[in-house]
Amino acid sequence: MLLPVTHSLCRGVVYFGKRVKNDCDWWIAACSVCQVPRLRHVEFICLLDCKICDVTIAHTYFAMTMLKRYIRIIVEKPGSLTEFLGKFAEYMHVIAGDREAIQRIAYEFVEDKAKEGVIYVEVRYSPHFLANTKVDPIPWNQNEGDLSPDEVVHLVNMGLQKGERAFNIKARSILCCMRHMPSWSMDVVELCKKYRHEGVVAIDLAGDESLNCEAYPGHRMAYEEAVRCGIHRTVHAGEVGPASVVKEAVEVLKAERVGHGYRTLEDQALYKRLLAEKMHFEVCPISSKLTGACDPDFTKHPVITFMKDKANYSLNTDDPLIFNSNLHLDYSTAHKYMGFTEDEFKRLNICSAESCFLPDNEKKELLYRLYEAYGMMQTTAF
Ligand SMILES: O=c1[nH]cnc2c1ncn2[C@@H]1O[C@H](CO)[C@@H](O)[C@H]1O
Repeated sequence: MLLPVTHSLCRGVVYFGKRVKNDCDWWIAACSVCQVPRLRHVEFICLLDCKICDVTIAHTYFAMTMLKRYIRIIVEKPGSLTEFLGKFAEYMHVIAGDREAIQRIAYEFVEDKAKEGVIYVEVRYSPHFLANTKVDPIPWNQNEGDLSPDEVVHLVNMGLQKGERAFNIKARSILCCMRHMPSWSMDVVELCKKYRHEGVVAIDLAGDESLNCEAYPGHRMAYEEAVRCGIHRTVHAGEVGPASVVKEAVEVLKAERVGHGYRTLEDQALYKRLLAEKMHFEVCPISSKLTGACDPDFTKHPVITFMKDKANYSLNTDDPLIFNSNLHLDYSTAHKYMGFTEDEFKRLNICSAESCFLPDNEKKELLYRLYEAYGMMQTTAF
């Protein structure tokens, strides 16, 4: 059977079950109900409904399996942050610039979180990395198109909102500046301002700390503007970079939360100060092993110190697609190798809710739901 493809990214045609043209990773899936083969770039297998029988033919997990088998983007052994970040180039070129894909991924993200039992989530991404116009340079070797970072944010917001309605959980987003692209940062903060009423709650600074750990003036100006406009702030710091990056994040960029933050422990004075200030650390156990940020022996993980010190931190997945992970894996790892108890899971979830970027009334409501679920209506003090 010959199925011609009209998608703009197509550089070939495919016979059933067989890749025929050079550098293009086309694959075929059949609708599980009507068995009609659907042809999509592998990353899109999860993205479309079967138009004939109106059934969603596949799901993110299926797409992940396909990706694992055919593209090998999954990181399975500890490597370096630089190596890990390189994996994005394997698939971002397919999603970037595609309106339908971007909105659908945001929607399915909410579905995945609901299935993991999450009731509130803040998801982060770089709008520039998904655009193909009004971004310099245009990422992932794309040709110029007509999707701007501004429209990307709107599309993600629409996908998240649709997901919230379908799966009855709350989803907000954080927009990332990239360490190596200070020229994008003012744009990012402007997008945070423009779309705060559509669910954007904060600004972040992500990227490779091992190559670029100084916050350039572009980042600093963006964070100053965020402070001025009441946009919440988090910064990836002390993941692989030294404690001084954490110090800069809180002192110069006025971060309210620290992404990862493991190496804060190397500066005990700073750590003690941040403990006293109840600074929130966004800890990602599986990620920290696979990016080489922490010792692969989980029994030596810095979050054990955070736990013992009753620090303010949360457990997060970071990049579940590339790590082939989910939140359950992070929690079960903490339980199995780090001595986490159910009480500690409750405590850290309450810390997460207290440090979330929702407005006060919504935060109170979220905390109330947790206290109720944990049977803690009387004893709310930690
Ligand atoms: O753990 C991390 N540390 C630093 N940068 C990261 C990490 N995970 C993802 N990104 C970077 O942030 C962008 C938006 O999510 C991703 O595209 C990736 O480049």
